[in-house]
Amino acid sequence: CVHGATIKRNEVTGEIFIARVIHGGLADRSGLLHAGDRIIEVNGFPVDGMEPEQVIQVQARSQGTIMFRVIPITERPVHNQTMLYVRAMVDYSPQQDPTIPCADAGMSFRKGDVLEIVDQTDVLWWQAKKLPSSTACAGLIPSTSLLKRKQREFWWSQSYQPHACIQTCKFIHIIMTFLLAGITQSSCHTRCPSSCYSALNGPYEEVVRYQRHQQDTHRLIALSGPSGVGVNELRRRLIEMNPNIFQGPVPHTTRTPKAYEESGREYFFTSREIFNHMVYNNRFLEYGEHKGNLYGTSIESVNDVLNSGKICVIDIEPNAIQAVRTHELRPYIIYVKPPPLERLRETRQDSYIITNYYVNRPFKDEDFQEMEEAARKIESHNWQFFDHVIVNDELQDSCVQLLTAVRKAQDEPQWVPASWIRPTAES
Ligand SMILES: Nc1ncnc2c1ncn2[C@@H]1O[C@H](COP(=O)(O)OP(=O)(O)OP(=O)(O)O)[C@@H](O)[C@H]1O
Repeated sequence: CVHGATIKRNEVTGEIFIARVIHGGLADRSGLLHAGDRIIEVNGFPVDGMEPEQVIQVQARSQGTIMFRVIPITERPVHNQTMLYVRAMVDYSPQQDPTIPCADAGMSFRKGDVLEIVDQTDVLWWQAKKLPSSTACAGLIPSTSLLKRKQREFWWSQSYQPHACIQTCKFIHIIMTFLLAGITQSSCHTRCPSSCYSALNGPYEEVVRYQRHQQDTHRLIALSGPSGVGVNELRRRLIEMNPNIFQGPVPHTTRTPKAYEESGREYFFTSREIFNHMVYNNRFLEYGEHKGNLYGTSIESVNDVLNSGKICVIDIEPNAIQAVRTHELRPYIIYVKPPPLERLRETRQDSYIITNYYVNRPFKDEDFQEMEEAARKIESHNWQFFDHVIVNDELQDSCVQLLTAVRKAQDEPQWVPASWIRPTAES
């Protein structure tokens, strides 16, 4: 890297060229160096035949002004780049990438970061800025095709079988909790092995800034988190705070109604046949079986709430997050994260865990440890899909944070997948 540019040597002729000029760097701001320019001399030293490292040493030794003698490239590439924003679906560290042309010019990012791609001229190495960006200077990141190649190499070096994984993902069974009716689910999750989706999807997801218009339906609010963290408690409190604004969708069930129950109020009571037909047609966000009866939340019941002008609030199993992130639903996903162990112990002293066996009992230390472990797994698979994170420490604080986040989701611009706004053939 030479003052905001990288150089390369033509192995046949030994000539030294500018490989790329880093956006916003010194070379770029000078406007004098361009990718493809041939460097003849640095501060009077002829550089032909030198290794790029030697050229760097020459310029590093010089103090004050650095003089480059160059032969400019005759045909400068035309920059007709359109703005491109992406959300990183993977982590990347240039320091751990031996293939990067210049680690110092590289930019690290974490899954979920929004990146502005400022240069895609090179097929392998793009230039990008992390948003919100404070520096004028861009950094090198691997292009989609390069990162996909790296992912594939990593994928094949793993011990598990990718084909088995893909199969599992297709037939994922998604279950919801039915706390509305005081029922907890029987467990029949088919879990997706680690990194399953990240290898199937691209490493970058194109995003655009989206602002809901006043007359549009509200954005669906989806809460997710490890079991027992307080997803239902928060959802219930939010709805309770203002039932004229917030509402949960009415679930479907195949069980027989109780005397006081009315179809369309507590549940939509349906036959197994209809229920299965809806499953077959992908009309459920989540469904599952409990004590021989089927329960599910339909996309229609979510739309019913949204079309009535209210804000629909659902809770979803972490496994269902990908299934819910569609152009049709456009959810704003809030992750409810457990606080550190000692805070869990303190805040949950008087709380009861709702178990699968109808017995509500005080939390034990194992429950907290399980919760933390589950949170780690959820975060490693889904962090990139979360629009907002609430650490559920003090319940009252969390409720206020939730209310603020929900307002922001409705009234302020957010980054959303570009495919939600201009649908493509696949979405
Ligand atoms: N911040 C908090 N402080 C103290 N207790 C809490 C807090 N948040 C939730 N709880 C309590 O923890 C218990 C579990 O919460 P909740 O039922 O909402 O969990 P959940 O995340 O929906 O889990 P599951 O998906 O297993 O039902 C409840 O008794 C709830 O009142």
